[in-house]
Amino acid sequence: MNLREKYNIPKNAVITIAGTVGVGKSTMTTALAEALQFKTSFERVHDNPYLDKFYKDFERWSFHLQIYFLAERFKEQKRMFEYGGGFIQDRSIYEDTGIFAKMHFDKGTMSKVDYETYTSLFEAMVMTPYFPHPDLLIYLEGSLDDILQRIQKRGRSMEQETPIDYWQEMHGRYEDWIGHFSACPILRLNIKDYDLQEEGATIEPILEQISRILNINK
Ligand SMILES: Nc1ncnc2c1ncn2[C@@H]1O[C@H](COP(=O)(O)OP(=O)(O)O)[C@@H](O)[C@H]1O
Ligand SMILES: Nc1ncnc2c1ncn2[C@H]1C[C@H](O)[C@@H](COP(=O)(O)O)O1
Repeated sequence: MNLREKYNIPKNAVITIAGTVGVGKSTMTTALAEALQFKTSFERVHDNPYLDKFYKDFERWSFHLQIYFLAERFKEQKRMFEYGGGFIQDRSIYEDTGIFAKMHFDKGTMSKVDYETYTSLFEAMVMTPYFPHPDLLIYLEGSLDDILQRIQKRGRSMEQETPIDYWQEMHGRYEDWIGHFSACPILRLNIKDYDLQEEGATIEPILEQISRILNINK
């Protein structure tokens, strides 16, 4: 019996991983997909045509970048459901508007008209009865210090050159955002409570928690 069967996790489940930059979403995506023999849906960072420019000039590029992410994630959402599920997704579509676009609007690095255009498009595409929401959102959380260390360790220069205030603001906003999130069930995991990179680490306690939530919500 494989781990998916052992924990009675439906083979068509779609699980999305949320959390601030550097918290460990991609690492969790890879580990869960491997354990469950699921497919993955990763964010495109290296070939994103706006991301580098955005970090150099938020005001100039924030609208372009949000439209790009919305298009990419919407296509991914469609792909996952066309396949019939069985996916782990690295970052949810909900964070684009609830965290990033809102933060840039509030901070004055996205204009009101751009923000309104973006949110009306997002709502028309995503907040409709036709949009297939994931079965579970796993929310990864941790202390700002631990997350900053991980951003340093990963070493993307555009992120390292960004002032700490940016990460601090984002970190604070996530707590409020998850407190109001209701599009699908949530599993909260604190990075202090697991370590997927430790020698001999097991993901089974996490599978057990996923199973409990998915089977309650059947
Ligand atoms: N459990 C862990 N312990 C220590 N470092 C970790 C752990 N999980 C991830 N990391 C490291 O933290 C950095 C960011 O992880 P990543 O999965 O890329 O985050 P995200 O996708 O959320 O931005 C990477 O260098 C990764 O190797
Ligand atoms: N919607 C977004 N707006 C601005 N920046 C974003 C958005 N989504 C992702 N990003 C950035 C943040 C990171 O620099 C990279 C990848 O995110 P990660 O959390 O490391 O997977 O893209």
